[in-house]
Amino acid sequence: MKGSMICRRRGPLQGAFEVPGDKSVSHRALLFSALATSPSKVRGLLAAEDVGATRRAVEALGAVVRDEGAFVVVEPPERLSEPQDVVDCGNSGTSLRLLCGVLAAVPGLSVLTGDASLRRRPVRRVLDPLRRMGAVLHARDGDRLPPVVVRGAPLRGTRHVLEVASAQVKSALLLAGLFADGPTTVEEPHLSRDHTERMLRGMGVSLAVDGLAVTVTPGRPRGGTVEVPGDISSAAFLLCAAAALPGSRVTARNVGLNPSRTGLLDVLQAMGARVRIEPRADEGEPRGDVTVEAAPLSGTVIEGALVPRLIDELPVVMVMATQARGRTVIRDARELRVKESDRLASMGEALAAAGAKVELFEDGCAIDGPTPLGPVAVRTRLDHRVAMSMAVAQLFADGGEVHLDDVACVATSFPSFFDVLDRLCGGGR
Ligand SMILES: O=C(O)C1=C[C@@H](OP(=O)(O)O)[C@@H](O)[C@H](O)C1
Ligand SMILES: C=C(OP(=O)(O)O)C(=O)O
Repeated sequence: MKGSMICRRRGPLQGAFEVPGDKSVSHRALLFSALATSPSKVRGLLAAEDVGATRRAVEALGAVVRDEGAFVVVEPPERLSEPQDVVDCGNSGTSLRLLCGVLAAVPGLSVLTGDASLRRRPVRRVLDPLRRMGAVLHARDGDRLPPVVVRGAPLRGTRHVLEVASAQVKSALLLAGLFADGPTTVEEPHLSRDHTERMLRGMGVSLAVDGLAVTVTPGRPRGGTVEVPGDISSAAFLLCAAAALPGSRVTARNVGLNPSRTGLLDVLQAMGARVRIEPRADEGEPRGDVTVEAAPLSGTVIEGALVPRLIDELPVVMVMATQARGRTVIRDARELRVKESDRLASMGEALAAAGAKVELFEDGCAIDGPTPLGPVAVRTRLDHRVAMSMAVAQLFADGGEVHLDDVACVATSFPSFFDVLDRLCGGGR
């Protein structure tokens, strides 16, 4: 999957599908296993570029990672060691930020970098609180941007109050807390995804949750088996397409249903889509099957505590909103501006060029619909979610084509996306 693509599919979408493993859970499974006192087995690990970056990073720190049938086995080293070379996190913000927390405690010098997109994404949000724990880190452009240089140092247990709900920052600090001299607490303004808390606890770490505050006691996790559910953020493209394309009905099987990630299901219901959720027995993370059937949609308001629960789904929600009657308003989503691209700008520009009625705010947007979309040429800007969202937008272009200038980025999180979409569209392009 390289270079440009002309999309000319037709709906409706019909059928059942599985999506690859959850990206957030996959990163954590590799990284936490690398810190553990005994080997771990991971089933359902996402095979995509972002997780590949975390895999190479933990190998550079001394872990051995092997594919063994349906499992990926991680053998942790006695102690993590100074990487011999610069650690390239590619396009992955999660890899870079979580690694800052771990490397802060690894003796020696580490350098973290990434692709052109990642090198434009802010890191001060992890540097400043880690420094309060005694960590020694530096970054480019006045400590704002990667590459990041880290020199391992003794860390102090510290209480942090975050201004932004960010699971990456929370996780980086909790990981640093595992190596500190006393408990570390992280309090956030709204709950961000809590995979770190659940997995560390499952691996025997002493961790207490009190409302929006999480406290970790220093110590090493023990290895175990991690079951990775399908990624609801990947399923979102197909669920949103099905909700808005008349005659569609799709089922996403075995997707993660962690409540800190299911904001999209609330929004689909609020907009009028028919949604059926069938939970399966939990294996670490909650999971189940989700069926979405098209229905006339109406606009909704997305703000406050809901936003972190669907932050990565907002680009495709913007597409869906163009097909809903009335106004959809997204607020409190300034974070979209510092993802793989400025997603408010990328999506606002692409949808407006396709004929949508979009008004952008500093922290969100308003979209009035329904509007038929027209053909458009899209710059995907190294942003997988922009590429996949605009491939969905093409389904509403009434036979018109959407030109994506670069779809290689889809391999970041969902390499089989176009195959799954083709199949649900009846194989028709
Ligand atoms: O912790 C994680 O796995 C992630 C947290 C979110 O980022 P922030 O922590 O910056 O909100 C999300 O957008 C990203 O895709 C994955
Ligand atoms: C923001 C994302 O990931 P990351 O921050 O890990 O690059 C994403 O996958 O949408």
